[in-house]
Amino acid sequence: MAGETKILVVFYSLYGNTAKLAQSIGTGVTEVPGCTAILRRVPETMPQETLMQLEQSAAYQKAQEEMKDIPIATLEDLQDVDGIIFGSPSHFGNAAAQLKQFIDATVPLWVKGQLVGKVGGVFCTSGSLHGGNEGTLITLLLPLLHHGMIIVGRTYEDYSLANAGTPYGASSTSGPNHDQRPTDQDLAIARSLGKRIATVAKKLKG
Ligand SMILES: Cc1cc2nc3c(=O)[nH]c(=O)nc-3n(C[C@H](O)[C@H](O)[C@H](O)COP(=O)(O)O)c2cc1C
Repeated sequence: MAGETKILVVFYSLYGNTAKLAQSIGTGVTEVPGCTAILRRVPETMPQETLMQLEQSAAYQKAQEEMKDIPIATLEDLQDVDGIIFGSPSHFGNAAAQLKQFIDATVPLWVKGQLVGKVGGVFCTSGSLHGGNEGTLITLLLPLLHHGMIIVGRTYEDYSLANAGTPYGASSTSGPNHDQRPTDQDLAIARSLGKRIATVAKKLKG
């Protein structure tokens, strides 16, 4: 892992909103000299029947088309980086099962302490403002602590969090039809979270 500082941004997204935050986080990472962002999606685990219904939705189809070039994450991806930022839509007030399943499959890494000391952060999108965004972010931080990761959130230094985002991680709300994309302010906070995590990871790497 000598040389460049690598930050993995790994997420699940059905309608593309979480993917938009992921991309801004990645941009923030690359703003730190010597830091590289690696974007990955977690595998889809939805039952075929549900997936077939979703595939009728134009919004779903469009989002999947936009994300098709982002590779699917593997456990090896997690090992080879200095920081990991996990993102998910809020599904019933919690992280999507697809991301949780990916995280639950990290037991072999946990047993060997392979994520200990890596810098970690989280991001989330929800349909409504009070629909579970913060709860999802905080819940998503817990497995990172179990892995011994060093958690980094977003600070209030310029008070931009008064209007968007959270101290726990980047966030946005997508509205009842999942089509209200993250605002410029949401994206700016996501970018600064990526930059902050990359800065800390680079310093720790020494
Ligand atoms: C199965 C499911 C459960 C959801 N549960 C919630 C919820 O509890 N609270 C909420 O505000 N939005 C909820 N939503 C809406 C999504 O969180 C929201 O549209 C999100 O921004 C979608 O992100 P994506 O575009 O990355 O898929 C749910 C959506 C789905 C499909």
